[in-house]
Amino acid sequence: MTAQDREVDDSDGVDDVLALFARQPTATPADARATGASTAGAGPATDAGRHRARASSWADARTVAARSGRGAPTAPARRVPLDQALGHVLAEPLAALTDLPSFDTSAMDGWAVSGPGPWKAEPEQPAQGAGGILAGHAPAAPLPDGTAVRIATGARVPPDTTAVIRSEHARTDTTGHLHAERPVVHGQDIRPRAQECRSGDQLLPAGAMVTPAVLGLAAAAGYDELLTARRPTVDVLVLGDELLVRGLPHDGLIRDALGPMIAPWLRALGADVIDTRRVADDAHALYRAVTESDADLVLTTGGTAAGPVDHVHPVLARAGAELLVDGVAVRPGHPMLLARLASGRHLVGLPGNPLAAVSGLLTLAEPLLRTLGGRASRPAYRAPVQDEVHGHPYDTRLVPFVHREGRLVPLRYNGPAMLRGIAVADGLAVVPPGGARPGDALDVLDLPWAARADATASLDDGCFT
Ligand SMILES: Nc1nc2c(c(=O)[nH]1)N[C@H]1C(S)=C(S)[C@@H](COP(=O)(O)OP(=O)(O)OC[C@H]3O[C@@H](n4cnc5c(N)ncnc54)[C@H](O)[C@@H]3O)O[C@H]1N2
Ligand code: MOO
Repeated sequence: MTAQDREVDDSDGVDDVLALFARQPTATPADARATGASTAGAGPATDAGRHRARASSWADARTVAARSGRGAPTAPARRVPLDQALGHVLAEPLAALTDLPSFDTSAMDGWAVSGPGPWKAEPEQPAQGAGGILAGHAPAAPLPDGTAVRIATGARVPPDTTAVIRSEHARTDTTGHLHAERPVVHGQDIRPRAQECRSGDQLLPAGAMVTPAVLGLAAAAGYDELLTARRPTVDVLVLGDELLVRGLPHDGLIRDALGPMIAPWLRALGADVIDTRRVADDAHALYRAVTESDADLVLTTGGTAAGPVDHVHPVLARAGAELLVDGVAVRPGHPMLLARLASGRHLVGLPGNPLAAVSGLLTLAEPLLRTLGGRASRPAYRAPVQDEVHGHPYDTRLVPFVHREGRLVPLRYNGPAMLRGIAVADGLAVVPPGGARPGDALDVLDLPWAARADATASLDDGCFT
């Protein structure tokens, strides 16, 4: 058993899905076609050749999608109370409204002392309460040299305090003097005013996403409300007469996997989903749904290819839409498209195959929504891949992976119609045409909810009290 096998045996459902490309049964030519993998001697067939002629490269498609959001009509930023700001994006930098801490603070329960010891332990003053100086109380009088007073964590240290001694490191004798049981360093266990920031310091740039930690930081820095960009709105239209919304597949009908998945995924990408609607395979119904929507983005699933009921292209033509991206050289998901509607709003057409739809979501919808919502891009990063990954001869591949010991481990079940890989993935690895060999560094698209396992941020300011 390899180290990798052991690691996944006790894991979270990833084990069956872990790549181990070497262990997969030899791909048949049909498998290779389905995954876009290279087959010996395969050249562009007529249809594929035509598609490729107008398809954008994967990188260009993302750039076009991000840029096309810039000129789009957007609602002005608005102030929202902290308790409603989670998941919104800052429309202005978060500048501290106060020093933090805003006064010299005791980091520990113990004694504030002034000068060298031993110290005369001050009797508790009525104004200080029974525990000495407590957090949240008014400023104490200066501490005379040679004296000590009880102090609580978070309390304001009196002027002229030179150190705080933790209760467990001090003892009082019968004469009422306090003795330190360890050497006392000047300033120890005092958090000086403005240690973390000064009033006016920029804590976060505009474009930062409001996370639970950002809410806490904003509150600590004095904010009651935040100026946030408006979240772009999306109408999701799920096409396909073969789709069931409950129960088991039967008689050629299958469950709609995209209806339940797309809206929450869009919310994680910073959008407000107005509605997810099923639309019959009927060009008129689709035309009405597209043209009557007043969402910033209409997102369709299915119907992007050239089948008899694939209505997206004809409907866009009839609606006078401009195709900004019409097919992308990426597997899965190559029939994805991006259009600007006559209203100036956008439409993203995701292919119906579920993993192809995820590919379209991250290739076109994510950069577009990022720009529409004023969200800063996350720094791109690359990581070495553990196993060999087959490449498509011409197209980029997006392959679900998990992070393991600093490497990207590609997952099985990465076919266009499969969600079993992506369901346990940390992200999608970007495999260039021609494929990747073990150790090659690949670009990574993280999933919004997956933590980056190999975070390299340094803890350089080391302040632990
Ligand atoms: N002649 C060609 N046919 C196809 C091509 C091509 O280049 N030439 N491309 C194939 C690829 S690749 C994809 S991807 C699909 C894209 O098809 P559409 O976007 O038109 O999607 P549909 O035909 O409606 O559906 C495809 C597939 O996905 C299933 N599906 C659709 N919606 C859902 C859903 N909500 N939940 C689960 N599964 C869904 C649908 O039943 C089909 O099996 O076109 C290929 N064909
Ligand atoms: O290969 Mo399609 O683009 O199934 O996704």
